Amino acid sequence: MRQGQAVGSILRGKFITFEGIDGAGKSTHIGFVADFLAARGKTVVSSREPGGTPLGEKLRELLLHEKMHLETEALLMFASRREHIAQVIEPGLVRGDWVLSDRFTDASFAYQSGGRGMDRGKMEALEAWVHPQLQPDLTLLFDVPLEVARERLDATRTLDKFEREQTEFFEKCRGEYLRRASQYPERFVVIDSTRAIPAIQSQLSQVLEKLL
Ligand SMILES: Nc1ncnc2c1ncn2[C@@H]1O[C@H](COP(=O)(O)OP(=O)(O)O)[C@@H](O)[C@H]1O
Ligand SMILES: Cc1cn([C@H]2C[C@H](O)[C@@H](COP(=O)(O)OP(=O)(O)O)O2)c(=O)[nH]c1=O
Repeated sequence: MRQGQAVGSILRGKFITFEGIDGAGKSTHIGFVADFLAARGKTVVSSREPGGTPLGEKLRELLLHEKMHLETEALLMFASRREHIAQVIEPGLVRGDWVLSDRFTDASFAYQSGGRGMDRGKMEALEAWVHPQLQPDLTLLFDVPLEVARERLDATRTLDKFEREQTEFFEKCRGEYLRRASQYPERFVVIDSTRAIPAIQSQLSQVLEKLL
């Protein structure tokens, strides 16, 4: 698996993904990371999945609001991802930009395999097919107990299809995220997201300094 270079041409930038169950704090910290990197002279591209391209955003609408077969859901997540890699991630990395993505393939493992129970072998086959060499240089996993995430979500927004799932679903998502983190310790940093925002930002600064 690539970390750093390859994929046909030289990828000079860095790819950082933000993961965690809904309400864990990803969106809160993406802006901070983007500003931190921009202040150090990096060109930053911030994006998200599902979505990140015009086609991907249309798929996102369907994914967040329509009921569908589990494997259809997984395939559409990867269709959105394929387009995102082609249109945004690889061109950005080739230019030397730092590409930040609010979720990537670890979310499919967490939600479709962990949460919904799709066969992990099929998920691994999709990952190997859609991005055989590309992997994030850094994955920030914002980790919180379910109750904390739920409390934060309830306070702020109208819930989509995934966010309306029950506690047991999110327990399984969180478990699968933590399993992926122990499988790929070289790229994952698990952030204790129960702490106050300034404490988390201080840890993020230290982690990012090492990547510069
Ligand atoms: N460390 C934190 N302490 C307290 N509240 C937080 C913290 N991180 C995020 N929040 C709040 O929790 C809510 C959900 O955070 P958000 O970043 O949108 O989560 P996510 O993008 O992971 O779903 C927001 O209202 C945000 O302001
Ligand atoms: C990328 C991805 C997201 N998802 C889900 C997780 C989220 O509940 C939802 C949308 O993600 P997200 O952008 O984090 O939602 P929000 O903008 O409300 O914070 O899509 C999957 O189930 N599989 C995937 O592969």
